[in-house]
Amino acid sequence: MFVPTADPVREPPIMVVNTVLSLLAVNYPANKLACYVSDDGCSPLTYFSLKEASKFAKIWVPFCKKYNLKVRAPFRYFLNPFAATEGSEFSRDWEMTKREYEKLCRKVEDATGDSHLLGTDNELEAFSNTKPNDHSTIIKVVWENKGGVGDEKEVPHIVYISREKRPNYLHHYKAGAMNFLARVSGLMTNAPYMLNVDCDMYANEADVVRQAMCIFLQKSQNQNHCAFVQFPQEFYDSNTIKLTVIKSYMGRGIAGIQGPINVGSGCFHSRRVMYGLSPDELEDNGSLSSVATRELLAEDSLSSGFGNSKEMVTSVVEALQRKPNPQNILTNSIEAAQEVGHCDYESQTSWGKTIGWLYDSMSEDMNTSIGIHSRGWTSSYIAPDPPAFLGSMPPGGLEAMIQQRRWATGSIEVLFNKQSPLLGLFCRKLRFRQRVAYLCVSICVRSIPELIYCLLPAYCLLHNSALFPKGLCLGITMLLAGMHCLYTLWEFMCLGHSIQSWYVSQSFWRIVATSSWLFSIFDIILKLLGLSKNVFLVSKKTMPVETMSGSGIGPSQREDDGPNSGKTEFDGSLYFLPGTFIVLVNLAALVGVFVGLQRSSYSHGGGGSGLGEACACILVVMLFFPFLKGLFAKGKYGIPLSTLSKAGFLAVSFVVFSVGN
Ligand SMILES: O=c1ccn([C@@H]2O[C@H](COP(=O)(O)OP(=O)(O)O[C@H]3O[C@H](CO)[C@@H](O)[C@H](O)[C@H]3O)[C@@H](O)[C@H]2O)c(=O)[nH]1
Ligand SMILES: [Mn+2]
Repeated sequence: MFVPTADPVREPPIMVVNTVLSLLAVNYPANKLACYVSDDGCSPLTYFSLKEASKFAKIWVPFCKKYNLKVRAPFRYFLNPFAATEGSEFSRDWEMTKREYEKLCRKVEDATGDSHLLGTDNELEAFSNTKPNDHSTIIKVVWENKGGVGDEKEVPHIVYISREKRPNYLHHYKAGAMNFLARVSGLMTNAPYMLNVDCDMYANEADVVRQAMCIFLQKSQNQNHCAFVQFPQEFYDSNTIKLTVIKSYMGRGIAGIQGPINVGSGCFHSRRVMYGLSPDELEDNGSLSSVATRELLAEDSLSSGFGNSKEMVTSVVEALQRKPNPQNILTNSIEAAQEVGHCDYESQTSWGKTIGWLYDSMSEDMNTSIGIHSRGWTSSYIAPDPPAFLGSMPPGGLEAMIQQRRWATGSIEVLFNKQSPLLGLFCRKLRFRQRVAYLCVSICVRSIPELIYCLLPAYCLLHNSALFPKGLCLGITMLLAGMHCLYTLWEFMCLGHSIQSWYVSQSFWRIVATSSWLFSIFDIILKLLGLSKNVFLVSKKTMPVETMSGSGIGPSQREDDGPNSGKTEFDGSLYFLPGTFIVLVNLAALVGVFVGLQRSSYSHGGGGSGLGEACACILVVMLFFPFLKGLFAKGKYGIPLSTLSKAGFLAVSFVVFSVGN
């Protein structure tokens, strides 16, 4: 079980340990599980929190199993009201566990404020004089399960790792961390399946591992080889209806072709597949074919593929041959694990190219997914109710824009890298419809036409030219546009969402398309010109405030939390420039009509603009309504003067250009 984290400020350690605790407590023999936490932030606080959590785990895990709890992330569990008779055994256990959890929270909180409280342990020595981007590899076995048998009270292994980082070295962000996790876990426990969750995505279903194993074991009986089992990403905070709807239709549809796309979290991978195996290298019973044995297990190809560590190569051979793992003593592997964490361990190897999580895109999840499907594997989708994993999502505003920009940059990179679904025309193993599905998902390049469509009505109105065709063509256009609107609305309503949430979602996608997605195109151009490198900025994650008296509902899924809630926060960042510009231009065009700046004939007969163009302008303004509100609001909800003046300058230029043309 892999949990990557990268920044103790944007990803609070108490959240990371909640995810870890939820994984440690799943219904599965503890001696068959291990939890590895990769810390790209190299933070002593994260390590300290994990160590404290490992102590609490010895109370938490037995408590969860004894009472067969449904929710096994403590923060979430204690949001629910206490429901038992006073004085019962359960109530005593509950009180004690809650007290211990509160103690854990307090310790982490205190240590956050005061680094002296982290302790003067020798153990923390490894963190002295380190910087997040400049330090050597740190490997700590936080807790080793020596029980041997799958006792209910046992806690699985917990290992903290932080790979070496040096300035001037490419670290490949999450994908690099995942590959290091794969190597260290290969050396220490070498389990045939690996679960990957983002550090905020706690397990919300205690049987999740069993569910995934069912699929793997069932699929290995037939030719329909399953490379990974993906659970949908669901969120406990903010308004994610717009994503849920896409997932419900597109996600499930794609799952029916060659299998769901890997979304980076909530995914169980087969280790052998991540080590580059293809289905045609297997016999019917799942063992390596004789050709594959000869080719894959040749010593030269192993060390050029997996790197120079002998221990690593041995563990890879064992994994590929599906040899059962003897129970190792974890601490014996620390030295070998340090070696595979060196900055240059991967150079001249196939890590990130054909092995492990692939590097040539910011969206390592989709990229890796295409690599796997292109080899002919299928994948499986399970969407249990309640969801198997729940995480945090930026609520909107700047954070959402940054995340969308990263996703868009990543998906454009996928379009143009060497295993692009565009080139996939020649790869028969990536099925045609699956390829189309990948193309649909990476459709962010449509930001340019979207921007043009947002400006065209204003241009036509100012220039006094007609936007819409006439006669039959107009009818057909209106019919198609109307059908599309009604269809998307119907999709929302079928899932029980309101018309308002449909409108909020339409507005969100227009805003994102004309800012984040647009900027991602610039990112790619700058990268191609060698002028800048893309950076993975970790999304800020929040945990709901604990209300012990809570109603049990927890954080609400309010529909008005989106960009149209009137709560959009603005700052001077460039992300808000395109939206402000679009609103100003459209307002200027509308005002122009009313004050008679141009000789609008209000008829299509004259070939000039008219009511249709004015309505289109109003529609655009409505879609960018948060910006309209921002023009008049004050404080953080108002658009700052710097953005306003830049947008104003652009808008005036646009008006002059349109009128004068
Ligand atoms: O240098 C890095 C950067 C990120 N992460 C981890 O990667 C995960 C995902 O990062 P997050 O900021 O939460 O990104 P999201 O946009 O929310 O994540 C989605 O999109 C990413 C690709 O853009 C995928 O990697 C994720 O799995 C997917 O959930 C987190 O656990 C981070 O700690 C690292 O370990 N190292
Ligand atoms: Mn996330």
